Amino acid sequence: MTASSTIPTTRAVATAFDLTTGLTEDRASLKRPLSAMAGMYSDTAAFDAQVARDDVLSYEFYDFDVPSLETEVAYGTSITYPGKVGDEYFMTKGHFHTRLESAEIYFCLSGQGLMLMESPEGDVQVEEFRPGRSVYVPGRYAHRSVNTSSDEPLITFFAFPGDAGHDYGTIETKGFRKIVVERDGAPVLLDNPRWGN
Ligand SMILES: O=P(O)(O)OC[C@H]1O[C@H](O)[C@H](O)[C@@H](O)[C@@H]1O
Ligand SMILES: [Fe+2]
Repeated sequence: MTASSTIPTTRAVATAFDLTTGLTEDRASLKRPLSAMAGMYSDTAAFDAQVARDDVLSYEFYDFDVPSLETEVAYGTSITYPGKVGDEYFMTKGHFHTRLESAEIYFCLSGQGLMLMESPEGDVQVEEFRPGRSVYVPGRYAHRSVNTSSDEPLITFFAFPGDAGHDYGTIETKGFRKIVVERDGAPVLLDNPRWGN
């Protein structure tokens, strides 16, 4: 996703975005329909049925400038829509950074949800997203945003080192160790029954 270049960005960049929706008309977003999440949700039958019925937009995000040098800062907004596959809330794919040690900062603009994080050694950390709350994702932790609201999109602003890169491979093959599902109207964290498979 990040364009690689050895030429630093030398011009100032400004992007106006809506503080509630995270949307901007200045750029095009990258869109992830539910079908782009094949293999990510634990209830595969519910996933297949839902994609066949209506392949809704599950999340989208903007990279406001895509710098790619270690001295630069990549940033943008991310919009995860409300919804569930079976009992499991809509979420982003999630990734490690290619340069594993790279950290990332998120700031929740609206909605509610969780940031699910795990290290390669299996340490799991979870932080709550609510408006006005920032979440620091430490280096070495894979991270996934989960929208736990029944009706509101989860909107975050994020920033990370320009050369961090996105490594999806591990998550695509093994998944996260935990899943976030609804039980009696509230989110709970469960062991992912399909982890590692
Ligand atoms: O890359 P995904 O796991 O699909 O998540 C989508 C996007 O979400 C976040 O906002 C990150 O900061 C972006 O770098 C990321 O690409
Ligand atoms: Fe990231």
